[in-house]
Amino acid sequence: MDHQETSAELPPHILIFPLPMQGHVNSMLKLAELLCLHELHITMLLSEFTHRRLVLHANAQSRFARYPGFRFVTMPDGLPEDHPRAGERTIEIMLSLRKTGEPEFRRLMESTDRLSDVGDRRPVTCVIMDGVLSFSLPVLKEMGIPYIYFRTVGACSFWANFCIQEIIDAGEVPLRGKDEDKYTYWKKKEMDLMVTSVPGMEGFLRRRDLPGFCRVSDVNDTGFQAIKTETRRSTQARALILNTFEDLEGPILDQIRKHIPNLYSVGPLHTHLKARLAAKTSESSRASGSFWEEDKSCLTWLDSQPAKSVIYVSFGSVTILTRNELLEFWYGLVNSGQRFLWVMRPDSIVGNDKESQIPVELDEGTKARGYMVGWAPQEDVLAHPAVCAFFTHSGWNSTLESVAGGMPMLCWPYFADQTINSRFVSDVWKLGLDIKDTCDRVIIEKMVRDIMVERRDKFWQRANRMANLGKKAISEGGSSYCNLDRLIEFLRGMIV
Ligand SMILES: O=c1ccn([C@@H]2O[C@H](COP(=O)(O)OP(=O)(O)O[C@H]3O[C@H](CO)[C@@H](O)[C@H](O)[C@H]3O)[C@@H](O)[C@H]2O)c(=O)[nH]1
Ligand SMILES: C[C@H]1CC[C@@H]2C(C(=O)O)=CO[C@@H](O)[C@@H]21
Repeated sequence: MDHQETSAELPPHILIFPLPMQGHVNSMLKLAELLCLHELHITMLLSEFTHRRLVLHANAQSRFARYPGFRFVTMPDGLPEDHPRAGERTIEIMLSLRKTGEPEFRRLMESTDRLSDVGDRRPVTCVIMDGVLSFSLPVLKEMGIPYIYFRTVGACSFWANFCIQEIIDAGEVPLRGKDEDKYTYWKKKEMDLMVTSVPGMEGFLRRRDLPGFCRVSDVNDTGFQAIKTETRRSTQARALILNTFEDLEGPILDQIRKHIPNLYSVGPLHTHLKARLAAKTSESSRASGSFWEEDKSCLTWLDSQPAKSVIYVSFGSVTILTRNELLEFWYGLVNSGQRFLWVMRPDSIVGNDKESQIPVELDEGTKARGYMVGWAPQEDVLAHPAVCAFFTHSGWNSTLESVAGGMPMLCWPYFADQTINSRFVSDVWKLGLDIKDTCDRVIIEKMVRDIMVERRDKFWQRANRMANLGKKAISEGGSSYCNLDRLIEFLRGMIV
C-alpha cells in the first residue's frame, strides 16, 4: 500500500510480540484482545511452534476472527522442532531468539512494508514487545518504530532483575557452588542470608528468594547475563507495561517508576478483559490460548465434590519433575487425606520414568480422592466452589489468577521469577505458604493440611480481601482501568 494513500482515519497498528512460551502468550493475547475491543489494529507475532500449538488446541483463531483488525503472523524461534522447550532449558528459547531472531524479524518487517501488506491497515505504528526480546531493537530503531516493553512477570521479580548488578556488587550471588546439584545448594545456610541490595525488599528477601536466574555458579553465565541486560534495557523503551495492580505491588512499582516513569500497571489482565468484554458485548465465554487440549471433565468431577474440599495442583506449562520429586508430591497429597485435582502435563516427568510402576497405595489414594488431567481450564477451576487452595509453581499468571480468584496458595517454585513470587505470596501478602527448596513428602503432607484445614479460614479472609482490591483495580475508575485507558491514548498519540 502506498503510504501517501493511508487514510487518516485508520487506527493505530500495534505489533504485539511475546516470548514464545505459554505464560507469555497467555497474558499478551489478553492485552491484544483488550486493544482490539478499543478498535486498534493488532498483529500478533508468534513463533511457528507456538502458533501451531494454538491452532491445534485453543480457540484463539476463531475467537479473534470477530476482530477484523486482528491477525497472527509467525517467524521461527531458531530451535530444532524436537527441542523440549520445557524445564530449565526453556531459557534457550530466549537465547536462541537473541542469536537468530534479528534477520528473521528484519525480513518480516521489510517484506511486508512494516506489516501493512494485508487489509486496510497502517504500517505498524508501535511495537509492544516482551521485555526480553531486545534483539529486535536495531530493526525498530532503523525503521523509526517506537516500542513499549511488556514484561509478563510481576513487578517484584522485574525489580529484583533490574538490581542484578547491585546484587553482584554486594556479593549476594552466585548462589550455587561449582558442581553443586540443587539438592546440595538448597540446604546451604547462606541461602537464608538476607538480601541487602534490592531497595524495598530489605528485611524479607533471602538469597533463596532471588529470581531463580541467580542460581548459577558463575555470574558470567549466559542466561543470567542476558536477563540482567534485557531488564536494564527496559529504560530505553517508551513505556513499560506490567500485568499487576497498584494495591498488590504499589511500593515496588514506585521503585521501578524512579527509573521508568511511564509505567502502566493494567492487571489482572484476565479479569480486566472479562470485565471490559462484559461492558461492551454480551460476551461471557473465555478465550483459550492453551498449548494443550483443556480437559473439561475435571469440572464435572469438581461438581461432585463438597464445597472448599479440593486442592488444585498445577505446576504450569514448563516445570518438569524427576520421578523422585513426583513420588514425594504424590505421597504428600495422598497422605494428607485431602481431595486433589492434579494437572500432569504429558511432558512433565523427566525421561521415561513416567512409565514405571506407581505404588499401589498412591493408585488407591488417587482413585479414592483424586483426579488427574493433562491440562485443565485453570481459570474455571480456580473459580469452582469445590476448590479450597492452589498448590502452584508460582508462575506469574497462576499467581495473579489465584489472587484474583481469592484462592490461597501453597507454593513450590521451580525456577525463574517463581522463587521471588512465592516469597511475596507468603511473607508480603500473606496469601499462602512457601515450601521452596524441599519436596519432602512429610513436609508436603503437613503444609497441605495447614492450608486446607488448620489455617484455612485465616488464608481465605486475606485472599478474599486481596481479590476485592483486584476487582476494584479493574473496575471503572480503578488504577488498572485508568492505566489501560491512558495506555490506549498513548498508543493513539503515536500516529505521526
Ligand atoms: O492446566 C493448566 C495449567 C496452566 N494453565 C494456564 O497456563 C498459564 C501458566 O502460566 P504461569 O502460571 O505464568 O506459568 P508458566 O507456564 O510456567 O509461565 C512462564 O511464564 C510466566 C510469565 O512470564 C512466568 O511467570 C513463569 O515463571 C514462566 O515459567 C496460566 O495462565 C494458567 O491459567 C491452564 O490453562 N491449564
Ligand atoms: C525463560 C525465561 C526467560 C525470561 C522469562 C522470564 C522473565 O523474567 O521475563 C521469566 O521466566 C520465564 O517465563 C522466561
